[in-house]
Amino acid sequence: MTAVSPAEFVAELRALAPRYWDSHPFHLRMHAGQLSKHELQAWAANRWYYQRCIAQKDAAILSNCPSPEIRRQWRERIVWHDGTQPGEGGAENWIRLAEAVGLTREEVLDERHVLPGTRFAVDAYVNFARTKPWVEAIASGLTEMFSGALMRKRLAALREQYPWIAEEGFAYFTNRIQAVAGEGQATVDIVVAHSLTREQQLAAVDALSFKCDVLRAVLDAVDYYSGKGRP
Ligand SMILES: O=C(O)c1cc(C(=O)O)c2c(n1)C(=O)C(=O)c1cc(C(=O)O)[nH]c1-2
Repeated sequence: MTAVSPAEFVAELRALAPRYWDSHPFHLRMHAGQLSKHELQAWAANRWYYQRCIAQKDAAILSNCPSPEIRRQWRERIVWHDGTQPGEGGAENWIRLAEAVGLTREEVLDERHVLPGTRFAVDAYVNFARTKPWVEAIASGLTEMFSGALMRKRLAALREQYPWIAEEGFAYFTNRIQAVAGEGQATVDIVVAHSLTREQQLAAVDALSFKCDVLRAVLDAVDYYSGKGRP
C-alpha cells in the first residue's frame, strides 16, 4: 500500500470529527442549560480522573520516544498540567472548577465519585500510550484538533446557562483554549512527519478513533449516572 499525501492523510483524520464527544448527548444537554448541579458535579469529578491521568499519559509517550526534539516539545505538556510548583497548572485549575460547581477538594482528590466506566476508559488511554508506538500515542491526542471549538462553546454555555458558577472556576478553560490553539497544529505536524507508510497512517487514524471511544465512554458513564442525585 502506498501512503496517501499529507493533505489526504489529515483529511482522513479530520473525517473522524463526527465521532468526537462534542455531539455526545451529555454535552448537548450541558450546552442547552439542562444539567442539574448534581450532574455538573458528577461531570467535574469524573473529568478530574481524565485530567489527572493526562500527565502520566504524556510521560508514557516521553518514555517511549527516542527523539530529543519531540521530547523537548512534548514535555511542555506535563509542565502545563502539573505546573512548576504546588498550586499551579491545569490539574489545579480543574480542581478549582470542581469547587466552583460545589464539590470539595477532598472529594475530588479521593475520587469517590469516579465511575467504573470512567476509570476503565481513562486507564485504557494511559495503557495505550504505554504500550503502543509513540507516534500512535501522539496521534490519539489529535482530538485536540476538535477540542478548541468545543471548549469555546462550552465556556460560553457555562457562563450563560449556569450563572451561579463563579468566574474563578473557568481558569482551566480560558488557559486551555490558548494552549490548544498552538498544540493542535504542532501535534498534527508531528504525526504527519512520522507516519510515512500507509500502515503508519492507518494506525494513526485508528489511534484517533480509539481516543474518540475513550472520551465517549467517559460521558456515557456520566450520562448513565445522571438524574440519580448527588454523585
Ligand atoms: O474539554 C474538552 O473537551 C477537552 C478535550 C480534550 C480532548 O479532546 O482530548 C482534552 C481536553 N479537553 C483538555 O483539557 C486536555 O488537557 C487534553 C489533553 C488531551 C490529550 O489527549 O492529551 N486531550 C485533552
